[in-house]
Amino acid sequence: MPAPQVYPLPARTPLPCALEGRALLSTPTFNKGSAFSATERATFALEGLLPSTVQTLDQQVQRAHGQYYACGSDIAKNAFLTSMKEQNEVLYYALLARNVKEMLPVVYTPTEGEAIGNYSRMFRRPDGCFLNVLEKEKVESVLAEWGGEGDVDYIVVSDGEEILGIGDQGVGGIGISIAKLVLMTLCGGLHPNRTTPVVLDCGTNNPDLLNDELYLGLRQPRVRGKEYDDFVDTFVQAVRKLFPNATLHFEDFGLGNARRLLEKYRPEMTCLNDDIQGTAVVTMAAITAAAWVIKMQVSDLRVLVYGAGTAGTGIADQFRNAVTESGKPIEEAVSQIWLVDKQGLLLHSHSSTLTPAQKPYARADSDFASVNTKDLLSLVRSIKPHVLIGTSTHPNSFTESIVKEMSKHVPRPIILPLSNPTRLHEARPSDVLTWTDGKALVATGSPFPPVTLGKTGKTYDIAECNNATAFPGIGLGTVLCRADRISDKMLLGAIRCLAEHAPALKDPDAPLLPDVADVRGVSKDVACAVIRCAVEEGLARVAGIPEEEEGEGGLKMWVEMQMWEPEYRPLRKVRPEESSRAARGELGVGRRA
Ligand SMILES: NC(=O)c1ccc[n+]([C@@H]2O[C@H](COP(=O)([O-])OP(=O)(O)OC[C@H]3O[C@@H](n4cnc5c(N)ncnc54)[C@H](O)[C@@H]3O)[C@@H](O)[C@H]2O)c1
Ligand SMILES: O=C(O)C[C@H](O)C(=O)O
Ligand SMILES: [Mn+2]
Repeated sequence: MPAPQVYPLPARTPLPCALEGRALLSTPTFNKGSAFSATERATFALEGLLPSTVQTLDQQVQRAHGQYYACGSDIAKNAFLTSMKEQNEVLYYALLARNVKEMLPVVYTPTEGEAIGNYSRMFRRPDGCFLNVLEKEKVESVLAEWGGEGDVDYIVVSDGEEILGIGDQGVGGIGISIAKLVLMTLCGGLHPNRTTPVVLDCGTNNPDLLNDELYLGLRQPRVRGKEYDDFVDTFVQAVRKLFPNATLHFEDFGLGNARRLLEKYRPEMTCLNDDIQGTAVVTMAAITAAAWVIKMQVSDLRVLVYGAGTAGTGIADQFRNAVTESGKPIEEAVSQIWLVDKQGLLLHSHSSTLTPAQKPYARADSDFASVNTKDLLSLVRSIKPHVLIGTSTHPNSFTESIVKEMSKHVPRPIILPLSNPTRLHEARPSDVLTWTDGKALVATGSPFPPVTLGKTGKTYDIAECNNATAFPGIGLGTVLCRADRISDKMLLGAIRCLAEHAPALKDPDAPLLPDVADVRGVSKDVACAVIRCAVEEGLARVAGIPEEEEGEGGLKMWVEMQMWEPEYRPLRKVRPEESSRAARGELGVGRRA
């Protein structure tokens, strides 16, 4: 028997709708604006509320694109797109889908960082779910407003403490939850109304926000310790109770909480921390592709991670897992990884100040007695890494001398400055490529334009090494197979799949990762890889998942058929005998609609 589909109806079937008139025009899930047909205008009391011409979605996209261009700055474009999302969801996603490369940097990194920094100033209409640490008892009832069991597939939650590299943004953290979910729909094909963005407002330690009279969040220092843990646990348990099928995605939590929470909840539910695991998956895919280019085994590479926080230690762990998978013992895998943080190379003598995630990688002081372990250049000279990763938020720290030192020891240094937003990158790709005469294999956390080298005239496209390439596929896979949890094997499957999509496999000077414009297709394949692993490990709760990969009735088609597309569906008036619950079930949307 074929597997039941999580999204039971194909996208193009009529959409039941109980709204009419102006209420319908103000509901982004149903609103079609000038695209409402004559029949719909008559049926849904819209006559006289719209100009007479009925437009196509393409015409609307054309108009919206013109309005987008008229915005003077990226932040104005971001605000324009936010208001479009609040008006007409299909048009919003259709506009993005047709212009992914152009608009992703506006709705996501780096511009979304600026929008989050100005959240309380730019605020117009609330979007998302706001949970307040002082009102723990209301968590479940507030969340229940987002639907019943079966209505929510994916939740992104942030407590706003470490947004990108810009630190504590308090309640503005809702912006990163929303932005990640936009990608989940755009690239991962999840139904926008079956996702929920959440911010856990626990106060803020950002003095600018505390002193801003227009700040919209809780104006008090961050709640810590037991009270914080109880609040997070109340939220997580409410999610498990109300939405037992949902994948919970943690985003931009602070260094003291991110990994702790992941380790606490990972064994018992379907959750991931994107900064730890999403980042590690995409970075390992880039490293895997680079290893193919330089004709080395991943398991033989030496990796130096600069910035050993949430993302840096996540990458270190994933690299260690990849090396041990190849058969090497764990001690040997760990010995190929060097972590550097504010105090320099992490050493045994630092052990009282190291985080639990850093500790396993600390080095014997005696091995570095003759090296200035606080100086990255000296470390590169001594360690001779094949791979240099930046997750430090320390801009321009990969200097010309460091990069040139690295290329003395390895023919094609793999250099990954990943700190977002753009201004925090450890190096700019144009510099790295110039300093190495195009030899470096570079990928960056934020998008960069192609680089043409003056000497040779050769142009290099720059791979974007952002977890945006990883989490939509992982999320889609876990949602569709109703995975019990997210295992290491599933992450390794995602890495392999992503690496296989690297343009560098065909041309050694091409990017190490697929283009963001292709992420929707790539996410489908990543989802298939994740589902395969889940089935093998007995972690898929959906029975009868297709065994064949390709063709009619194959896994790829099963996944693709369930991916939401931004297309108008004809509206069908909800009949009085249909309960709103039944209508929602058929529609596959939460209570928000
Ligand atoms: N490209 C991606 O997909 C991606 C994913 C996650 C995080 N990031 C970026 O990585 C950066 C770090 O994020 P995080 O979540 O790990 O933050 P974090 O605060 O957990 O970690 C940052 C680490 O860098 C260290 N650090 C700060 N200044 C340093 C310096 N001068 N020298 C060495 N180490 C220094 C800090 O002590 C900390 O351990 C951010 O800019 C974030 O945007 C990128
Ligand atoms: O949000 C991003 O652009 C990637 C990553 O999650 C980050 O925190 O920088
Ligand atoms: Mn993040």
